[in-house]
Formats: sequence, C-alpha cells, structure tokens
Amino acid sequence: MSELAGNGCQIIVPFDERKPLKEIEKSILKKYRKYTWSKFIKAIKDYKLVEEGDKIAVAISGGKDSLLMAKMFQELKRHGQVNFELEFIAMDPGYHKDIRQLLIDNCEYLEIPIKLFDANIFEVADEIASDYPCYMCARMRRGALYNKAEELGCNKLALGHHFDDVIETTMLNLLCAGNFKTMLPKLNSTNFDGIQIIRPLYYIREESIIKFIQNSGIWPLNCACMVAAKKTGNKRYEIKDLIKSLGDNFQEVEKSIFRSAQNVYLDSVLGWEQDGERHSFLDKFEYEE
Ligand SMILES: Nc1ncnc2c1ncn2[C@@H]1O[C@H](COP(=O)(O)OP(=O)(O)OP(=O)(O)O)[C@@H](O)[C@H]1O
Repeated sequence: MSELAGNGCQIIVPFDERKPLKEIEKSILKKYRKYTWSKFIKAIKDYKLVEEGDKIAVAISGGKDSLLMAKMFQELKRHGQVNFELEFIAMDPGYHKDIRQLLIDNCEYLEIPIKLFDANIFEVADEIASDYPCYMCARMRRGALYNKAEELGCNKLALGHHFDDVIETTMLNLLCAGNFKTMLPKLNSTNFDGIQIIRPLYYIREESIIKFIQNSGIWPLNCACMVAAKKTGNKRYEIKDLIKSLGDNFQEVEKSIFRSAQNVYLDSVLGWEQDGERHSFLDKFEYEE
C-alpha cells in the first residue's frame, strides 16, 4: 500500500466496560432519546424513509454511525407500526484481519445479524488512484453495497451519514468545488433501478452518536482504512475544523449551513442544473423578450 499517512481520524474510547445489550438498547430509547431516537424518527417521518412493504439493506461498516443506525432500525421494527423487512450488510473492503474480527465481535454482541461479504476495494483503489484513493474507494464501495442490496431483493439501502456529514458536504462543495450541493436524505439510484438510498441519521449530531457509543462501552471501528489512513489531502477533516472554529463567532452556524439547503431562492441565483440540464437566470429575460 502507498505511504499516505495522515491525521484526523478520531479514536473513540469508551467511558467504561461494555454494557449489557439490554442496557445499550434501553439507552437509545431513554437516556439518548432526545438526541438520537427522536431525530431518527423525525427524519423517517419528514422524508418518508421507511414505508409499508420496504425491504431495507442497512449498510454496516462497523463504525459508530452504522452500529447505532442498526440498533435503531431494530427498535423501529420492534416498536413501530409500519411493516418492513431488514437485512444488515457489511462489506469487507480488505480490512486487516483484527479489524474484521472486531466488526464480527461487535455485531455478534449487539445481535446485529450481518451478512458479511468481501470486495477487493482497498487494493484496487490504491492501485488505480494512489494519490487520491478516497474518491475512488467511496464510489466502488457504494457500487458493492448496491449490488448486495439488489441481490438480496432490497428496495432501499440505508447509509449512516449524519447531520455533520451533511453540512460538511455542503461546505466542501461550496469552498472546494464552487458549487452548491448538499447530501440528500433520500435519492434514487441512477445505476440500480428500483433502489433508493436513505439516510435516517440525517438530523443526528455526530457528538450525540459519540456519546452514545462511549456510554455503551463498545469499541467501534475507527481507522479501518488501509490505504490513506484518514488521510493527507482529505479536505473533509479541514472543513470539520473550520465549521467548529466558525462556531466561535457565528451563533448556531451548523444549523444555518444545514438550513441554507432548505432555503435556496432560485430567483436569486445565477445558474443551476436540473436533470442534467444547465439553466441561467438570463433564460428568463430571453424568454420574456
Ligand atoms: N464496508 C462497509 N460495509 C457496509 N457499509 C458501509 C461500509 N463502508 C461504509 N458503509 C456505509 O456508508 C456509510 C458512510 O460511510 P463512511 O465511511 O463515510 O462512514 P463513517 O462516517 O465513518 O460512518 P460509520 O461510523 O458508520 O463507519 C456508513 O455509515 C455505512 O452505512
């Protein structure tokens, strides 16, 4: 593997011993209800993420986000009124064997019945895109997850992106790519007919997930990447720090960034793209003349 060392990966250390499973499950509905469960339910309702008859592939990387997502889906099935099915899919992109074992142990302990499958992603990303493997890796990873979801007859693929991922993406696009584009809570796949991506942690703050996982005593997968080891040139970490520092001078800056994607005034933008077609504010003048 190439030598792309870097920092930025946050190691999450549990507060204490691993709690009994029943206690962990209860903490989602009680102690962390306001900041995790309620927000999960709100996103599901607001964006109609779970519907009658759905078969949902819940993608489990073994990190903190997807572990919490899996437990919340199980709770929803237990307590909710909607009829739906769940599959838990975990892809091994070429983890170190100890990391793979940690993923298996955690899922066994948490009673998340994962279907673990192999994909040679780290090696290929390192080989064909050794300078910037992250983009390639993310694309291939998504493809492998879609494939598995389709093979299992699922119509939805749930990913563990949370509120902070959403605003970081918005800022990343604005500051680095010069466009305004956020991460959506639900979207249709362009390549896999009939499969939707859903992001039920859309409203949940990362700090709440960290608190929950630390309290549970679980060691989640942290730096499982074998290629770029979270990563030189990964602007996402710089954006994360930037948003944090903006918070010193701008009140509730995170909420403002989030809300900006809910309040785009199309009458006040120069250009936009829709369904692959470019539009300009000038079109309107030409049309009127
Ligand atoms: N190897 C994998 N197997 C299954 N699902 C995955 C895998 N890698 C990523 N995912 C899915 O994609 C989501 C986003 O991936 P990303 O690597 O950005 O995760 P993350 O922010 O570190 O979250 P997590 O804490 O769940 O790992 C994950 O939450 C998970 O749902």
